[in-house]
Amino acid sequence: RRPKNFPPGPTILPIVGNLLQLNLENPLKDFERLRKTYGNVYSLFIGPRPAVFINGLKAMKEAMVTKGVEFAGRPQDMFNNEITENKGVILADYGPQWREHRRFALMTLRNFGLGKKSMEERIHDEIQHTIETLDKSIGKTMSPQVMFHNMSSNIICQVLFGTRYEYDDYFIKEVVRCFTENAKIANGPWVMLYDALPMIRNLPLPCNKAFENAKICKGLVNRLVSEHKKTRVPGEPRDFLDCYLDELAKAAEDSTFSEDKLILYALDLHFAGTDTTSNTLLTAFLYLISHPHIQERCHQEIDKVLGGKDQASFDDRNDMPYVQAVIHESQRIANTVPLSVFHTTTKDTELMGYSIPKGTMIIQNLTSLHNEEGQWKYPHEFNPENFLNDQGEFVKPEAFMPFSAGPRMCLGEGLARMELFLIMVTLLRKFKFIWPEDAGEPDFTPVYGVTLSPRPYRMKVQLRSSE
Ligand code: HEM
Repeated sequence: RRPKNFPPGPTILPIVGNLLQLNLENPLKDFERLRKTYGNVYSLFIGPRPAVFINGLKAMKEAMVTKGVEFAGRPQDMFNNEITENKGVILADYGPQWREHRRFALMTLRNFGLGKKSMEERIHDEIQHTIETLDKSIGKTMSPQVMFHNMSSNIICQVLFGTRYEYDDYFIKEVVRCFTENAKIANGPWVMLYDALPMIRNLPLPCNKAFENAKICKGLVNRLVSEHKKTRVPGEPRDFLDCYLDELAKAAEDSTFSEDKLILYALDLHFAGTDTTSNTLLTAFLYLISHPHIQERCHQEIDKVLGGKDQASFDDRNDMPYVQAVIHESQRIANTVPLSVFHTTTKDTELMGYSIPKGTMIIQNLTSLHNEEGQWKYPHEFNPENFLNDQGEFVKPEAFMPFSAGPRMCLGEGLARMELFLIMVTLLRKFKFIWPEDAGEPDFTPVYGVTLSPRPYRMKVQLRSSE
C-alpha cells in the first residue's frame, strides 16, 4: 500500500509491485504514459520498494535545486552497489564518504586541467590520434562507435592514470567493452528483477556478467595502482592515482580515504567519463550526417571564426553561437542518461504537496524535461533553433539538464562540455561526414541502458580541403 499522501500510481501487486506493468527491456515509454495519467510526480513499486518518479521542470527544480540536500541520497543494497562495492563516488550515499570523494575528484580534475599541460591540450592531443584514424578512412565509410569510446576513455585516462592507450591496446579494448556492456546490463530487465526480488539473487542470472566485467576492470586498474606505488614521488603527483596516494599518506584517522577504495573510485570516474561523452558524440554525428544543411552551417561558422588559427580553443565557443546550439541540441536529443542516477530522500520531505518518507527511491525522468511542451520551440525534432533567440544568439533554456542539477549534479560537466566542443569543432573543421548512399534510412531510435546509445551506423569521411 502507498503511505498516506504518497504520490499516486497504478495498483500494486503483491511481491512484484508494478513490474508487470512495465516493458522491462525499455520502460521509458511506460514512464511517459504514466506521467500522462498520474501527473508529474507519481510512484511505482519495484517489487516491494516504492520509487517516486519526477517529471517536468517545475517538480525537478523543487526536488533537485530548492530541496537539493533532501533529495541527495543514493539507494544502497542494489545490484549496482554490489558491482561497485560501495566504494566509488557515483553510488555513495549522501554523507562524509561521498562529500570527501566528490570534493577530491573536482579538485583533481581542476588541478590537472590547470597544471603544466592544460586539459585543452590533452584533449587536442587525443583528437590528433582520432584524426589519424579518420585519415585512414578518407573516401571510405567507417563505423565511429569504438573510435569515440576510445577517445573519451583516453582523455579521462590521462587524468586518472597519466597515460593514453593505442586504440588496439588490450587495456582500452577490454575496458571499453566492459563499460559498454555494463551500461546496458545495469538497468536491464534482469537487474530490475534482481533488485525487486531478493530471493532470486543467488541464481546464475544473465546480469551476473557485469560482475565478471567489473572483475576484469579491477584487475587492470589494480596493476596500474601497483605500478604507481612503485614509481611515484610523494608530493609530486603525476595524475589522479598519485594524488590519492599522497592524500592517503596524510589522511587523518577519521578519513574516508582508503587504499581499497581507490581502484573502484578510479573505475567510477573512468566509466562516468567514457560512455556518456562518447554516446553524446555518436548521437551528434548521427544527426549531423543526416542533416547535411546543419553540418554545412557549422562548417561555415567554424571557418569564419577560426580563420588561420592553428587550433580551436574552448573560448572560441563564445563566437560560435550556431555550433554551440548544435552541440546543446545534440545533447538534448541524445538524452544520454535518461533516468539520471537514482536518488533517495535523506529525510522525510514533501514534493509538489505530496509526502515522501526518508529513504524513498527517487527517479528523475530527464526525458520529460528534454521534450517538455512549453519549454522548447521544437520539442520533438532535432532543431538547433531550440537554443537560439531571434537575434541568432545562443541561449540555454532552463529545462536543459543533461547533467542533472543540485548537489549530486554531474561533476564531470566542465570536462564533458570542453570535450564536446573541441572534438566537434576540430573534426568538422577538417572533415565532412556523409550518410552513405547505400545505408538506407537512418534509424534514430536509441538503444536503452543507463546511457542511451544510437544504433550502430557507418559514415563516409571526406577531406574538406579536397572539396
Ligand atoms: C556528456 C557527458 C555526460 C553526461 C550527459 C553526464 C550526466 C550525468 C548525470 C545525469 C549524472 C547524475 C546526476 C544526479 O544523480 O543527479 C552524472 C553523475 C556523475 N558524473 Fe556525469 N555526465 C557526463 C560526463 C561525465 C564525465 C566526463 C565525468 C568525468 C569525471 C563524469 C562524472 C560523473 C560523476 C562522478 C557523477 C556522480 C556525481 C555524484 O554522485 O556526486 N560525468 N553525470
